[in-house]
Amino acid sequence: MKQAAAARLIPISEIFGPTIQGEGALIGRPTVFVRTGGCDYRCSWCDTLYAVLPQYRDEWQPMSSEAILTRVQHLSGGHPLLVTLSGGNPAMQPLAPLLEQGHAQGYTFALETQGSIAQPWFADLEVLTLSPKPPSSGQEMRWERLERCLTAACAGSGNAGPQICLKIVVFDEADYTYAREVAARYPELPLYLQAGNHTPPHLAQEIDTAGILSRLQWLMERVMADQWYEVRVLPQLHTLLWGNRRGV
Ligand SMILES: C[S@@+](CC[C@H](N)C(=O)[O-])C[C@H]1O[C@@H](n2cnc3c(N)ncnc32)[C@H](O)[C@@H]1O
Ligand SMILES: Nc1nc2[nH]cc(C(=O)O)c2c(=O)[nH]1
Ligand code: SF4
Ligand SMILES: [Mg+2]
Repeated sequence: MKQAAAARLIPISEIFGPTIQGEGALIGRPTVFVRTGGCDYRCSWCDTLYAVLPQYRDEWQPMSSEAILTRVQHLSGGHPLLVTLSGGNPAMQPLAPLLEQGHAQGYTFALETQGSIAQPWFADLEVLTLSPKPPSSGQEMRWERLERCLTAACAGSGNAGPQICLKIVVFDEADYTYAREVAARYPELPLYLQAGNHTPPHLAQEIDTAGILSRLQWLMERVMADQWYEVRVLPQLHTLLWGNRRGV
C-alpha cells in the first residue's frame, strides 16, 4: 500500500509563477510552470539541464499531485489559470491524477515535451506542444514515437482532445531544413520556429541577446525568402526579458 502511494510521487525540479509563457502558441499567456525532473534526451544546447541530469536529482522534490496542486493554488492566489507542465520530459511522469484534480478546480493544462514518450493522459490536456529535436541537438529523430504521441492525444473518448502544435528550435540551416521536413509531414498542425539560444547556462557565462536576435532575424528572412507563409517565427520571450534566469 505504502509502495503504491510512493509510486505516484512525481520528481519536481521547480514550480514557479505566475509568469508569462515565453514560447510558442501561448506566448504571452499568464501561467504557472510545473517542471518535472528527469529526461530521456540530452540535447547539446538544453537550457534546463538542472531538470535533466541525474546529478541534480537531490534537488528534485518527490511530490504527490495533491501537493503540486496546493502549491499551484498558493502561487495563483486560488485563481484558476493555465498550468504549464515542462521539464525535463514531463511525459515520463504519472500526471493523470494531477490533470483530473486540477480540472475539478478549474485549472487548465499545457504540456511541453519532445515527443519521445506517449501517454494516454495526453488526451486530457488542453494544449500539447510537441518539440521534436533538430540535428543541432545531437538527438536521433524517431518519427514513429512522435506519431504515437499524436495518436495518444487524439484517442480520448471523453473530450475533444488537446490543441496540438509543433515547436522546433532552429540554430542553423540543417535545423531549418529539418523544420521544413516536419512541416511537410504534418501540414495540418500549426508549427512554430523558435530561434535557439546558443548561450544556455552550461555553455556560457552570460546570455548573448544580440546573437539570439540576429539568429531570429536570419530565421525570419530565411522563411520569407522561401515564401513559407504558414509558419510562425518566435524568440523565447522570457530569455529576452530575463536572460538565463531560473524561475521566470
Ligand atoms: C527545456 S524543454 C522541456 C520540455 C521538453 N523536454 C522539450 O524539449 O520539449 C522546453 C523547450 O525549451 C526548448 N529549448 C531548450 N533549450 C533551448 C535553447 N538553448 N534555445 C532555445 N530553445 C531551447 C526545447 O526545445 C523545448 O521546446
Ligand atoms: N517564461 C517561461 N516560458 C517558458 N516556456 C517554456 C519554458 C520551459 O522551460 O519549458 C519556459 C520557461 O522556463 N519560462
Ligand atoms: S528534451 Fe527538452 S529537457 Fe530534455 S534535454 Fe532536450 S531540451 Fe532539455
Ligand atoms: Mg526553458
